Amino acid sequence: MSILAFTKGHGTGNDFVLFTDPEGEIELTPEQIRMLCDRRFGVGADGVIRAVRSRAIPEGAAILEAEPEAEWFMDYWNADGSPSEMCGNGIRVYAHYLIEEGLVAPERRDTLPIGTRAGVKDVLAGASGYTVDLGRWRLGDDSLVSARGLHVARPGLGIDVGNPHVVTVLADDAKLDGLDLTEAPGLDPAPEHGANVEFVVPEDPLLKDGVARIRMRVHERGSGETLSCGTGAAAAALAFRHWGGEGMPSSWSVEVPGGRLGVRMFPTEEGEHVSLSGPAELVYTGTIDLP
Ligand SMILES: N[C@@H](CCC[C@H](N)C(=O)O)C(=O)O
Repeated sequence: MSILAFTKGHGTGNDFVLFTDPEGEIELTPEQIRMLCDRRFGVGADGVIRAVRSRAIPEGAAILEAEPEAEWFMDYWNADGSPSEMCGNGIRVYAHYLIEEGLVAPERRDTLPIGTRAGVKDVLAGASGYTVDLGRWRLGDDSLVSARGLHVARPGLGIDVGNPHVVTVLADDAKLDGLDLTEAPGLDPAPEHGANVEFVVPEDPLLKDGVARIRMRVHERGSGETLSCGTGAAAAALAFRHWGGEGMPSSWSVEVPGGRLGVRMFPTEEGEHVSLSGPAELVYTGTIDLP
């Protein structure tokens, strides 16, 4: 048995167990991650985030060559013990954690570069939360999506924002609320590395004050249905804009069961980027015996 000191945090109800391991000495096993995330036998969370210095692990050291300022790496694990490339809610909570724990120099606190398996992401602290530049996005592989509560399989658009998503649009709120996501949606063909699956409907009216508004539910790869998924919200807004074509705005507001997230698309020299804004909360600290 060893004792792990942790902090519990969340972003719009997408919750995480965070712990600090600056020199990369604590390698949790998938069983230990599953136990930590278990809502009955452990702490309970959608994922685990290890705060580790980039130089202390090979995946982090590799990104330092190009981006030496990314001192900290977000080592993200889903509740089932599988790693993920990125987590949009998690990275805001992680930035907040690094700042609150005094792990970043004051001059870095406004724009904090964080290493992830999907590259370095800049997180900006704001008055009402954090904004992360998710970087470039791309269309991924499409699949037919089936789920309990859907009578026929629906076309899903593949979107990659560092991690893989398949987004499908439903007719109305009743269809969205009627879904049973306790079982993973079916994807045909199944993406090689799996995917997070988002179901979206437009709000009425779609456009308000120049912002397009949609509602979303998500089944996350490796975690099941969650109250929110940040990268999923970005993928959902990108998919809706793709379907809407000309005239769609670049500012989006995505309502998820755990709250509301902002998404913005903006041009850069290397191509279009997408950013995600929302709250980050640290709820409590504790210790737990790890088997
Ligand atoms: N909840 C996250 C995404 C977490 C990773 C995802 N389950 C995956 O496997 O890609 C978010 O807020 O983006």
